[in-house]
Amino acid sequence: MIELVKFPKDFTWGVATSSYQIEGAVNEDGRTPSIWDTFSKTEGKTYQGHTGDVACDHYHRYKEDVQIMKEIGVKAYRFSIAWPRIFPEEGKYNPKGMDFYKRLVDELLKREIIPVATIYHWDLPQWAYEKNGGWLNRESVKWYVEYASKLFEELGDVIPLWITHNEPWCSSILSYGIGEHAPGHKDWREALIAAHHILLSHGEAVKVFRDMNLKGAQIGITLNLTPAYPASEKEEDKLAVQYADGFANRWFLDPIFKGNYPEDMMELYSKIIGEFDFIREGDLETISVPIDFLGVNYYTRSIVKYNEDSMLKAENVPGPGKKTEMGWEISPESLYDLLKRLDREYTKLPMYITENGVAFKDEVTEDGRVHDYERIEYIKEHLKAIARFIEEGGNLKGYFVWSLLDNFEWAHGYSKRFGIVYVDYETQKRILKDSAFWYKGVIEKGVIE
Ligand SMILES: OC[C@@H]1[C@@H](O)[C@H](O)[C@@H](O)c2[nH]c(CCc3ccccc3)c[n+]21
Repeated sequence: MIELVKFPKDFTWGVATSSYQIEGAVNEDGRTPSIWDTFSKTEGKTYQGHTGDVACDHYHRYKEDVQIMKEIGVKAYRFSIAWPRIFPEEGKYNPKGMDFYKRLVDELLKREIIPVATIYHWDLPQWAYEKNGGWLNRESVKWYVEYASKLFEELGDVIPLWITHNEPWCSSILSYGIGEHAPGHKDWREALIAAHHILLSHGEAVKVFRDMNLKGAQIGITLNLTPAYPASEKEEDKLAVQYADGFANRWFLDPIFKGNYPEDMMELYSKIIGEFDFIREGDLETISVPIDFLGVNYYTRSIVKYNEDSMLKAENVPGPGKKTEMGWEISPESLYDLLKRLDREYTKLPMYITENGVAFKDEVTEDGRVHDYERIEYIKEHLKAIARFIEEGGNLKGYFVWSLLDNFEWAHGYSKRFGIVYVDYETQKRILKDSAFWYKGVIEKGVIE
C-alpha cells in the first residue's frame, strides 16, 4: 500500500538561491566588490580559485530563470539582495543596483510567484570590511540598518517576506572563527563579536521595519541549525552534546527567543575570549525584539563524543547514514527532532524550512537529462519528516529547496551541485533535472507517495 503524505493546501512550496552564488555581473551597474569577491580571488581560498564573477549569469538571465520557476510551479522564490549593488560605497545609494531587484520582483509577480528576500547572505561590501573589519566594527549595525531601510522603502510594498540574515553562525563563526569563509579570520573573540553585531543589526532592522508599518509584510531571520546526538550513552558524551548544541544552535536561538546568551557557553567562551565587553546595556533587548517567523536551514545532524582537549569538549564522529557529496550524513529523522525541539523549547511562531537540499555527483546522460534519483529520495524523506511535524500540529508553513540552480558553492566553487536545475557553466544552458519534474508533481498534487 503506497503511503500518501499530504500537505496543507496553502503550503508555501519554494526554491532558494543567493546573490553572490548565482548573479555574476560583479562590476555591472555600479556594483563594487564584496568580501567574497576579495576572498575568492585570494590564492587557495576556493576550489581551483573559482569565483562568483560569472556564476550562473543570473543578473542577465533572470527572466529565463523565473520562467523555469513557473514551469516547475513554485509558489515562492527566496533570493538574496547584494548589498554592494545597493550601497557600493558608504552612504552612497545606487538606484541602478536596486533596479535589478525591481525587475526581478516584477517578473516574479507577473507569474504570481511570492518574492522572499534575504537582506544579507554573506556578500558584505568590501568598503565595510575595510572599516575596522566589517562586522567587528559596531558601526556595521548602522551601515546595515541604512541598507535594510532603503530596501524596505523601495521594495517593502512588493516583497511580503523579509529575512534579515542568512545563517549568522556562518557569517560569524565560520568566517571570523574557523576561517573557511570570507573574510577568513581565525579568532574566536572576533567570531563572537561579529555574531553579536550581526544579531544586533537584525534587531535594529526589525525595529525600523515595524516603524514603517509595511502592510502585509513579515520579517524573520534564518538560522542554520544542526541537532547534536551523543556517540554513546556515556555521561561525558551527553556533556559533549550540550556544548556542541550550544556552539551550533543555542548561541543564536537563545538571544533571539529568550533575550540572553546561554550561560554555559558564556562560561566556556569566557575562558578563551576574556570579557564580553562588546555587549552593551540594552543589546539583548534589541536582539530579542519579536519577529514574525523563523527560517530554518537544515542539512544534517552531528554526532559527538567527549574530547577533553577540544575547546568545546566535543569532537564529531561520522554517522552511520549515507553521506552526500559534502560528506554530510543524510538524517531526515533529525529534522523532525529539530522541529519538535524548536516548538517545545523556543517558539510557536510560524516556521519555514528556508533551505534543505543535497549535493550529489550529477551528470547529463545520453538522453540529455539528469537522473538525480538520490536527490529526489533526499527531498522526499525530508518532506515526510516535515509532514509528520505538521500533522502533529507543528506550525511549519513552507519549504524552500536549496537550490533552484547549481551555483557557486562558496569554498567548494562550482564543484558541488545542489540545484534541481543543472547549469552547464560553459554554455550557461539550464537543464531541469528529474528532481525538478518530481518537485513539480509534488507541488501540483500537494502529496508525496
Ligand atoms: O552548502 C549548501 C548551502 C549554501 O550554498 C548556502 O548558501 C548556505 O545558506 C548554506 N548553509 C548550509 C548549512 C550550513 C553550512 C554552510 C556552509 C558550509 C557548511 C555548513 C548549507 N548551505
